[in-house]
Amino acid sequence: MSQWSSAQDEVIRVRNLTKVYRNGTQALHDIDFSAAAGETVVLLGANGSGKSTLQKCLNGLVAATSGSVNVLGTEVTSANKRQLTQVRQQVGMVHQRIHLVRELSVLTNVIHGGLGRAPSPRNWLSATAKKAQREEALEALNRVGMAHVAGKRAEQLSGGQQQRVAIARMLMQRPKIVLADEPVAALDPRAGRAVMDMLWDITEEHNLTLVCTLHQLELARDYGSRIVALRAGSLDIDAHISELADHQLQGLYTSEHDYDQRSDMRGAA
Ligand SMILES: Nc1ncnc2c1ncn2[C@@H]1O[C@H](COP(=O)(O)OP(=O)(O)OP(=O)(O)O)[C@@H](O)[C@H]1O
Repeated sequence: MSQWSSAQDEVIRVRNLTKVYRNGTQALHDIDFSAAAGETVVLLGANGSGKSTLQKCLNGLVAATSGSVNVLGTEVTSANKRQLTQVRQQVGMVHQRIHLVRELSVLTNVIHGGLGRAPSPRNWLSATAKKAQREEALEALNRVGMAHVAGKRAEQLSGGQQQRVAIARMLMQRPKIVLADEPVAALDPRAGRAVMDMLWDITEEHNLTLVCTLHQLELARDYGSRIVALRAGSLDIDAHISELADHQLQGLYTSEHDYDQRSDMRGAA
């Protein structure tokens, strides 16, 4: 069990997770990791250390090679299609590359965020059924300070504005867990901080579990309480930020080269 959570309140529980891609790349090796409801975890590690693979294993976008991945009480590694859909409905995602439908309005993009929980997606999008969804979407846009651009086409917004809209769309999903993969990597420092502030506040307000990959150590220091770091596919650090010296964090990026290590691991697999 993790030092961070009791078994009762864990919403993510990963045990002995290993992922070897078909081409032989060992992306994850024997990872143990848990997170509790409402907890914020910053995921660090050099390029190729396995952060995205770990996030994708959590919602079954990538199938584990071995080990156990339990999310919100469902064993993702053995889940059937229906169970997997249910898990994915409760796991919101925020990406570095913002996937809004460029030619649709901001409001419609946000309404689409709720499709996963609609009993009938067609009704969800029909003109008559839209009032409640419109109101909820406007509320979500209001929360991220973007209600004033609801009628604009998504492609007319700046990157920072688009990321806020993507967060509103994710809110529309009413998730319990948020996986954010370098959510501010494409934004300038000021816009990046504004988005981070928003993401942090929103996950706290809704008691969401946030697993957020970052590459900027200063952001990790400012926003992360718990740091989980991967090195060449293995868990290297799981500690409170206050317990970590700068050189430990910098060492994640400056010591041995990840890819070299992975070649060694591949040879041993
Ligand atoms: N679909 C795939 N097929 C084969 N290898 C893959 C695949 N996806 C990722 N990898 C490899 O798995 C390893 C881990 O990749 P992953 O994207 O999880 O790392 P990361 O820490 O998220 O990297 P980055 O910081 O660059 O996003 C890398 O060596 C990568 O090349």
